[in-house]
Amino acid sequence: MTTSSELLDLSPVMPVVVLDDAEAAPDVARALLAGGIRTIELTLRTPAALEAIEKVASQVPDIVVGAGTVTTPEQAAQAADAGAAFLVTPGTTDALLDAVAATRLPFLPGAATVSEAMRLAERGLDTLKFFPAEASGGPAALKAFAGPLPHLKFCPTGGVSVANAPEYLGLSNVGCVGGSWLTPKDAVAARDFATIERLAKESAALAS
Ligand SMILES: O=C(O)C(=O)C[C@H](O)[C@H](O)COP(=O)(O)O
Repeated sequence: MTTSSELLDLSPVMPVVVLDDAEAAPDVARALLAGGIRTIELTLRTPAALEAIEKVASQVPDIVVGAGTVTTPEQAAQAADAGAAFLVTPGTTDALLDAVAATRLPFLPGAATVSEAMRLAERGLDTLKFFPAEASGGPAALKAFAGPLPHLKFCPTGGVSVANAPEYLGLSNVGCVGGSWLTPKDAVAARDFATIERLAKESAALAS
């Protein structure tokens, strides 16, 4: 996997995962893989996240592990050092863009408006995260983006579920959707990997 656009082609759903315990990370990744999902975005929302990325990168080589919720230049560098294969940000600033570019990793920068998307396109970025998707107009908004900006591809995230994912996945400018529903907090806490695998299987079967 070398480009952001190839990243979107790996699975119809990018699981957005929050882990409090890095020890659980490899088993969560294996459950997703067993369900047919080939990417995992581990969010830098918890102190365990960097160690979780390290563990998945070294112990589960068949899944492509990235870092999500990258909001500072320091986090971009730390995630790359931990072994992240791609980076995802909820929004973008110039400092963050420079730091991410320095890692040379595939990157999904967050954008919620046409102007934000155009600004990123000016920087050579054509594969973006649409966040927060549902709150920013949902599929109707993204469909409208495709008129003036047909060359941009999106991974809508934020309020996406197995129920509304097909509506996004049917759009010409959507490569995959992102969501936290594959790894519910209680299932992760209970080490209920069977539930995670079942949700992954259901998500992997969505047509992209
Ligand atoms: O953490 C980040 O970097 C974000 O941008 C937010 C996450 O992508 C969403 O919180 C996932 O949304 P849900 O699937 O609705 O839970």
